[in-house]
Amino acid sequence: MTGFTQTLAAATASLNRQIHAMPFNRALADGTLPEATFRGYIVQDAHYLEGFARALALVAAKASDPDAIALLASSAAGAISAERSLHAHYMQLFGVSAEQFAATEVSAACDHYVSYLLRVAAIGNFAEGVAALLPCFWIYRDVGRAIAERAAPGNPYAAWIDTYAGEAFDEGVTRMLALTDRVAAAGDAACRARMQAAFARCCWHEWHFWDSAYHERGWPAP
Ligand SMILES: Cc1ncc(C[n+]2csc(CCO)c2C)c(N)n1
Repeated sequence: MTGFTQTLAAATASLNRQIHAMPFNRALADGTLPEATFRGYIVQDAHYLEGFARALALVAAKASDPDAIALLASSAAGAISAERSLHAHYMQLFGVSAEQFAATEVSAACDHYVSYLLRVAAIGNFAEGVAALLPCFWIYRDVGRAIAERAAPGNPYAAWIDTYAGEAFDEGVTRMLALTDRVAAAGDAACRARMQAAFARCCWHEWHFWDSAYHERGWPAP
């Protein structure tokens, strides 16, 4: 079997193209994304990271081999440490205090994504959990790289771009792709179908998260 991740990529190619063309990502690349929009995104992303790290830890606990446990659990620690420093950088730059952060309600899009991840991680099987976690890694690397190619020097979002286009990040993504292929090859067709559905759902959540941030949607009230 050719790598299952190729099948996943083919099945989500159209959504992926749309993600790359999103106004949020275009404006991030040319540095014109309004500061307030990026600030709102970063605050939501800090909420997201916490949930994502919990989902990684839950899926890690279900892994049957020590390599997978180590990869997922170390990514949970990495999600908190590496990205927290990125958030701290921007929150300081934009003057968001810890109190303001704590007082900002999670957006509907963020809550929806995190809730889905935690649901799959808690009650799905290990393979499905791995597939649900993958878009977060994979899409950010590819979007980060594409933006890095277009971004001009002095882009205010350079720290964000450099994080995701960088080599350290790429290593983690490559390991997640290999784990997904390994798990898919060990499963049956029904297992792969569940993996594909969870993967596609989380690709949609990545799109939705950016769409919500671009339109500065929080928690809609009647
Ligand atoms: C909505 C959203 N999706 C993906 C990422 C990227 N990301 C967050 S945690 C993690 C795992 C290892 O650090 C990765 C790749 C993000 N920041 N925000």
